[in-house]
Amino acid sequence: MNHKVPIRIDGRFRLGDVLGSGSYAVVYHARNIIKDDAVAIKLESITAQPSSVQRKYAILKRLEGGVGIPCALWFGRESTYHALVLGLLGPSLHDLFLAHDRKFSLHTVVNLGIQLLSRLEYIHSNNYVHCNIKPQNVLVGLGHLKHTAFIIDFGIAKEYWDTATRVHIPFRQNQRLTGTPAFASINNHLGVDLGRHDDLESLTYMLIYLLRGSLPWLTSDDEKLSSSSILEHKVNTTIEVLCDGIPVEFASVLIYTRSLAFSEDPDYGRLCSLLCGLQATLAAPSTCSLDISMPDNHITRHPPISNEHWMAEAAPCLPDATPLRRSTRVSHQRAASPMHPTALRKKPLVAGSRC
Ligand SMILES: Nc1ncnc2c1ncn2[C@@H]1O[C@H](COP(=O)(O)OP(=O)(O)OP(=O)(O)O)[C@@H](O)[C@H]1O
Repeated sequence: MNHKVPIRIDGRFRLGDVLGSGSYAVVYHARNIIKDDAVAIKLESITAQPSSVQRKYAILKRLEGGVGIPCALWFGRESTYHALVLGLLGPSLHDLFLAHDRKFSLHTVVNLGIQLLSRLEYIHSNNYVHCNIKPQNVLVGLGHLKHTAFIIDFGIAKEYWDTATRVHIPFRQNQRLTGTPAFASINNHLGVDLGRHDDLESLTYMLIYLLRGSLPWLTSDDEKLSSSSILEHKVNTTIEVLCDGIPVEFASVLIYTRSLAFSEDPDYGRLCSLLCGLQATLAAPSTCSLDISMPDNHITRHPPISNEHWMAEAAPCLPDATPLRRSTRVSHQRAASPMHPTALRKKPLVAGSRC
């Protein structure tokens, strides 16, 4: 069922262009006419029951205040839609990756890794597992937050309780994979209940993907492979092959995350130390700032919204950096140890970004 999309939400947010869409909702650029600032608004038909947008709002409120957590400004009903008003963010890593010819510099990937480890530690410390870490779900901020990576889309996030507080059922009732096969942990493919280590495993696949430009279980022409064939490739690809030609630290992180049990507390500080150790060897300045932006010739995702648009009667209908260093290659012996022994400096992680 298609409904006319309202031109204003809660009387104060004027709807603009579409920024993106997911399975249930469409995200619009909008303007707060009272404060004169830009926001993003997610609209979902009220026929969606239960409302995924309402659930996302509740989770964002629980995580409110964390660095790199989108700001949830308002949730309510407008006409025949549930509306979630969010702080406006910039492009996703996916958009940026495509705009940069499918490769990020080592410096960028390491910085992303350090920031996102910190985000996951924060989310996990609030008893949530994200369950869908992938380049489409990481957005960079705008303006003074342009060096901050934000994690979005808590649509399939689940509450995490360890076995001390709850009897742990090892297999999900619905054993189908949750999230995105390319970046899913092996446990996820197997239908095992997801824990904090699964987010870390997905993050590691994502970092390797951004560094190498692809993953061995993806085809070059973006052909959609079945989840079972991705699983088969994933299990049959050795870590040595997966991390061939990239610094050994990524193999160490993956070996460690795969070795964690469901209720084991991940040592985020150790993982972060590994990446910080690697960062210190790079020629680029030792800072966690992200040096990725849309190339100048790229069409901006957030075009200014024209007056004509605001005057329109109704909006359209909703349809139902540094070169890769090859010096520190993965060697068989080093990849075999869970952690690179030279990089085990412990650093406490604070909530949100450490940099
Ligand atoms: N705060 C934001 N600022 C700018 N763009 C955003 C924002 N939130 C989401 N987007 C854009 O909208 C797209 C869809 O967002 P999202 O994945 O959260 O939608 P969804 O319908 O809730 O997704 P799903 O169906 O996967 O749960 C994103 O890929 C992103 O491009």
